[in-house]
Amino acid sequence: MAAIELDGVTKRFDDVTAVSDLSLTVEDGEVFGFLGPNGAGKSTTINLLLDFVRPTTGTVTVLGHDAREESVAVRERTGVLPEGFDVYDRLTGRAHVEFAIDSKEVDVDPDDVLDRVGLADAADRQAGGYSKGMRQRLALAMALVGDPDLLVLDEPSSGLDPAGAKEMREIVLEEAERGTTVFFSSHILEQVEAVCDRVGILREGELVAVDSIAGLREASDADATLSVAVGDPVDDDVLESVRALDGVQRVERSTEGGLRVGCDSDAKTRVVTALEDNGVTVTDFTTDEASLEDLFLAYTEGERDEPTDADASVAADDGEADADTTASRDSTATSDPAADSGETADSDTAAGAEDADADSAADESDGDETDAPDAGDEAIEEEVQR
Ligand SMILES: Nc1ncnc2c1ncn2[C@@H]1O[C@H](COP(=O)(O)OP(=O)(O)OP(=O)(O)O)[C@@H](O)[C@H]1O
Repeated sequence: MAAIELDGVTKRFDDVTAVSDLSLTVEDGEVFGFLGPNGAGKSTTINLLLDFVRPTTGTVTVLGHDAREESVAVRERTGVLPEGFDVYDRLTGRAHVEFAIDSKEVDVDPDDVLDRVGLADAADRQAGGYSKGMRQRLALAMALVGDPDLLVLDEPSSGLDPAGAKEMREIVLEEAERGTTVFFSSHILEQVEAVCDRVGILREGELVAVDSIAGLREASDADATLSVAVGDPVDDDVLESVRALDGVQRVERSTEGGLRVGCDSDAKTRVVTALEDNGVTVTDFTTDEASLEDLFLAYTEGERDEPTDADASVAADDGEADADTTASRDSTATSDPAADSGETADSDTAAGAEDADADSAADESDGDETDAPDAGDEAIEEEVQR
C-alpha cells in the first residue's frame, strides 16, 4: 500500500495556484524528499496531507485514508514537525512531550521519547533555554510520540548547524529503519540527498521531476566541466570549432594551456574527438560533475520549455525506490533558518497536528485552511496554567 497518494491535486488560493495537478505516490517505508525553491508549494502539499488545507480539485490519500474524510485517522498515525516550530519557553522538554502524549491519547513514557532524540538529560529544563538544535529535536520528539507510521517533516534541519543537522539526519534514518515512512521538505537538494530514497522537485506548484538523486543527476542536462590537457596550444579556429559543437555551452583556455569546456554530460566525447580530429594531442582529461546545487537549479530555474529526461511524466510512474540511492543514505541534511515560515503550518502545528479539531476541518467545505494550529495553542497554554 502506498503511504501517500496525491491524484491530480490542484490547490488555489484566490488567484494563486499553489499546487497544480500534482500526482505523486510515496511508497510505504520510503524516505521521500520534497524539494523546491521558496513558494514552490511544499508547505501547501504538506498541509493538504494533514487536511489543514483542502484541494481545489483532486484527491489526497494518506496511509490508506482519504485526507479530507478521514483526517482524524490520518493524524492519529502521523507525526508532524512543522516548519518554523518554536517551543513554549516556560515549559520543560518533558512537558512538551507530555502534551503530545495527551493529544494523541497514547500511553508512552515521555523520557523514552526524549531519550530517542538525545534530550533525556535536558528533560527537566525549560525549553526556552534550549539551543536551536535542541528545539528541533524536541519538535521531532513530539512528532515521534505514538510511533507514527508516517513522519512529515517540513524543513526539519531548519537553522541547524552541521552537527545538529547530522543528528537530525541520524534520527530520521533510525525512524526509517523502524519502517516509518518519512516525507520531508527542503529547498536545498544536498539536505535530502543522504537520507532520501527518492526526491520530488516542485517548481511553481508543478512536479518537474521524481527520481533518485542518482537518477536526477543522470537525466539532468546540468553542465559538467571538462578539463582537457593538451600537448600543444590550441589554435583559435580549433577552439571555435569546439565551441560550435552541440551541447557545448562555454570554452575557455585554462591557466595550464589546456581547455575548460562547460558542456552537457553526453557532449564530452564529442569535445575530445573534435580536438583530436583537429590535430590536437589530448594528454589528459577530467570531468567535474555538476554540483547538487547546479542540478537543483537545472530543474528549478531557466526556461520551462526545456524538460529534462527525468521530467515528472516519465518519473512519476516510477513508484519504486531506487536501490542506488537507498544505499547512499549517509550524508548531509542541513537547512536554513525558517525565516520564511508563517505561510502555513505555524509554530504550534506540531502540537496542533495531533490535536487539530477534526470537526472544524470537516465543517469546511470551501477548501480553505482549518485552524488546527490554534487548537493546539490553546491546549498547550492551558497546560502552562496548571
Ligand atoms: N494561505 C494562503 N493564502 C494565499 N496564498 C498562499 C497561502 N498559502 C500559500 N500560498 C501561496 O502558495 C504558494 C506556495 O506556497 P508554499 O508555502 O506552499 O510554498 P513552499 O514551497 O512551502 O515555500 P517555502 O519554502 O518558502 O516555505 C506561494 O505563492 C504562497 O504565497
